[in-house]
Amino acid sequence: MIKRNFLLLMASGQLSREEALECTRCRHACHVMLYSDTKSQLFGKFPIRHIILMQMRFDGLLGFPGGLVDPSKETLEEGLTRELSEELGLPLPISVEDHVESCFAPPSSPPFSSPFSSRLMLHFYVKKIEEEQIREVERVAASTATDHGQEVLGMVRVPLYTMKSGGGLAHFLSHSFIGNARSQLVSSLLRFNMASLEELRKALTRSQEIHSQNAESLRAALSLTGAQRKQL
Ligand SMILES: O=c1[nH]cnc2c1ncn2[C@H]1C[C@H](O)[C@@H](COP(=O)(O)OP(=O)(O)O)O1
Repeated sequence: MIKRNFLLLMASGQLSREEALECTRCRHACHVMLYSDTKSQLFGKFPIRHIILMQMRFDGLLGFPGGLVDPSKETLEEGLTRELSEELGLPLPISVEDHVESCFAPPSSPPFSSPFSSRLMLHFYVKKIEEEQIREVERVAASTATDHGQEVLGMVRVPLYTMKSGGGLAHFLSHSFIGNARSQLVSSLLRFNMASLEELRKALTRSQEIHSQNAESLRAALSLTGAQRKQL
C-alpha cells in the first residue's frame, strides 16, 4: 500500500523540498496558502468554515501570495517571508514545517514565458493562522503593502460553500489561475480536510459547465465589439 502511494506520488510529479532544491539550474518560486477557521456565516445561514486567502494578480490571474526566490542567496522560507512582507505589508514568518509540496511548473506556466528561460520549480506552503490575523493581513495588504495596486490588485477569499443557486466554490474554481495554483488549492482543501472529495468533484464538474457557458458569453461580448467597430 505504502509503495503504491509512493508510486502515485512520483507519477504526480511531486518532489520533496530537498529533491527540488537539487535543481540548481531551475528558477525557484515559493507561494503560500494562508488560512484560518471561522464560525462566521454568509447571510447568517451558509457556514464560511475557513477563510482562505488568494490574490488577484497584476496579470488578471488568481494565485497565492509569494514569488521568485534565489536559493543561492537565501533559504526558500526566508525568500517567501520577504515576498510576503512586500505583498501583504506585514511580517509573517514561514518555516520549513509549513512546506507541503514541490514540483516543476506546468509547461504553460507562466502563460507567455520564453522557451529559452530555465525551468521553474514551484514550492508550495500552507500556514494556518488566527482569524484576527487573517483580517489584519487583509487590512494591511489593502492599505500599506508596497505591491498593492501594482503586482497585487487585491486579496480575495475562497468561497467554500455552495448555495442553492450553485454559486460559491464552483464559480470560484472556474476562474483563470496562474500556473498550478488551482491544483494547489484543490489538493490543499483535501489534504487539510476543508472540503470532501465528493464536494470537490461536484464543484469541479460544475466549474467545467460554467467554463463552457463562459465561452458562449465571451463569444457574445466579442461579437458586440465587432458591431461597435462597424458603427465607427
Ligand atoms: O500561486 C501560484 N501557484 C503556482 N505558481 C505560481 C503562483 N503564482 C505564480 N506562480 C508561478 C508563475 C510565475 O511566473 C512564477 C513566479 O511567481 P510570481 O509570484 O509572479 O513572482 P514574482 O512576484 O515575479 O517574484 O511562479
